[in-house]
Amino acid sequence: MNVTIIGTGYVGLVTGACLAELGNNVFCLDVDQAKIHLLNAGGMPIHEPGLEEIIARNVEEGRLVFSSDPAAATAFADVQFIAVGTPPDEDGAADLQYVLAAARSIGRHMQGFKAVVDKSTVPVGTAEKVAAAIREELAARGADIEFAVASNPEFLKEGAAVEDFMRPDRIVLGVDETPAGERALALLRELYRPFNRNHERTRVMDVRSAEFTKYAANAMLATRISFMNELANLADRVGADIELVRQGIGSDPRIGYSFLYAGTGYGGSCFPKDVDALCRTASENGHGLQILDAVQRVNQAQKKVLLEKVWAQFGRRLAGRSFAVWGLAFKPGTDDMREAPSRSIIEALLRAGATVRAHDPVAQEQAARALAGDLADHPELLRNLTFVPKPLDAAQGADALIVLTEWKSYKSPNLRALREALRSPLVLDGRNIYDLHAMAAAGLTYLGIGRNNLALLKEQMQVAPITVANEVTREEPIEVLVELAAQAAAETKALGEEAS
Ligand SMILES: NC(=O)c1ccc[n+]([C@@H]2O[C@H](COP(=O)([O-])OP(=O)(O)OC[C@H]3O[C@@H](n4cnc5c(N)ncnc54)[C@H](O)[C@@H]3O)[C@@H](O)[C@H]2O)c1
Ligand SMILES: O=c1ccn([C@@H]2O[C@H](COP(=O)(O)OP(=O)(O)O[C@H]3O[C@H](CO)[C@@H](O)[C@H](O)[C@H]3O)[C@@H](O)[C@H]2O)c(=O)[nH]1
Repeated sequence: MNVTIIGTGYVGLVTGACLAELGNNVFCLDVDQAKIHLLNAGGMPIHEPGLEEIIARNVEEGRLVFSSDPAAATAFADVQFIAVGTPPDEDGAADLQYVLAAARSIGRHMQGFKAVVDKSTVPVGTAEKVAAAIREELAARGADIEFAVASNPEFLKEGAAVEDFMRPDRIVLGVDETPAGERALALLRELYRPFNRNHERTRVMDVRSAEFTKYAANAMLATRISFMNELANLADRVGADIELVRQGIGSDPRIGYSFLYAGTGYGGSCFPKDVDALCRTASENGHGLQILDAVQRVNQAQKKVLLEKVWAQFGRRLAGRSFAVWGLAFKPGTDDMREAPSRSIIEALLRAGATVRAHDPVAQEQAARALAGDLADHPELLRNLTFVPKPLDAAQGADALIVLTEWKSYKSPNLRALREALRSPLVLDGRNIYDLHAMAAAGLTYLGIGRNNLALLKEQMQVAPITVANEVTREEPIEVLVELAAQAAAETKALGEEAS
């Protein structure tokens, strides 16, 4: 089957590559010509395990093409997926400008029937706006061509995107009960047939319910995380370990183990914006969602919990202090820095006068760019930020190690070497990946999130006095920082670090 994907980002590229892998001919369109050139030159715009191989194979076999020609994209297939971004606008609602631009482009170029499929995460009622935009374009050129707008929200997780796409729990299809809707449904059923061989995974429903389902799923998962984060903060105060509590409740099949990890708050390109957008839809409809308002407030506050632990040890003025950061991406398996907790934490440390040495197996270059943007008002602070090729390099002489992404390669460090590298034996773990006893045995003071740390916080931790003036490491402009981050990332890759 021929398929067009409009938007070749995290979702569009994975969708296109995986549909090609299943034997379809796929045309991936993007307005970002640099991205299209990179893909056509065999490069990868994102880090996603397994994706590069699938793309290379399917490009080689002629089933997958990348282009920025909208007319060719429209002509290529009856099924047109829209997978462009829906970032938050100024007041938190989903910004539909890219979705509607894609719709207009289809309307301008279509010559025959099209099944237009919204894969982007869009608020309830968007399919009607997409249809109106297409109708307007058709009317402008006096054309009367049949089309349907369907909803097929995507549930993949970054870092596991290929696996999630290839082995979905469910495929939600929202279609109208009209002849055009039925025609679109038949095409989508055909396209997704390979996923239903073992059992039927498709859930067919009306368009509005399908659009709503996507937000409901993300809101439920975000709620579990905020719930656990709030309990973790209480656990810190009452002397319980949230990790044991998580296991204790997760074993109840009605609760389950997934998405119960306390941490530095949920980040990434989806949960923060989607929960916000759903709250916005709710208030626009006069039905504010009290639970989700609280979920958002808890998440905002959670971003500060690790910093509060830093302040408890060192005070708020951090000039002369140096911190090691392990993990920059918002989660393992990706180089995505959108809403990554590392950004606000590193920014706060730098603004307080500290020096930061950071490591990430894949996201250093993206982190350098993101932080350069976050600190655009004080670019001189970036001189106190360095990226290093090995995790232990970051810890050398640091007052504390702060762990922000649970990459596998951080899970079993040489604790003796870590203890020797650090100036003060303090590990602040925003991901709760270490064993309390092993850390204590190694002589490390270990503060996690909700890990029975009250006693430790009360104990007088031996923080080394400030002996050196704050070291300004470089004078170079931002481009050089990004370049240095890229070099460090290349060295990291050359070291063969596990990046999944
Ligand atoms: N990232 C995820 O894990 C994920 C998972 C499920 C759903 N979603 C949803 O999928 C959508 C896309 O997310 P993403 O993370 O892939 O975004 P992204 O920013 O990575 O990619 C979007 C791409 O669309 C391109 N684009 C914008 N306007 C265009 C146009 N008119 N024509 C062609 N291309 C255009 C951009 O240049 C960009 O390459 C969003 O609605 C998001 O909420 C994302
Ligand atoms: O127990 C947990 C699980 C996750 N997180 C955090 O939650 C955020 C999101 O993580 P995850 O859901 O794994 O990654 P995403 O790639 O953002 O995927 C979510 O958002 C996508 C976009 O809508 C959906 O398609 C996916 O189903 C949904 O899981 C990250 O900051 C995680 O660190 C926690 O703090 N605790």
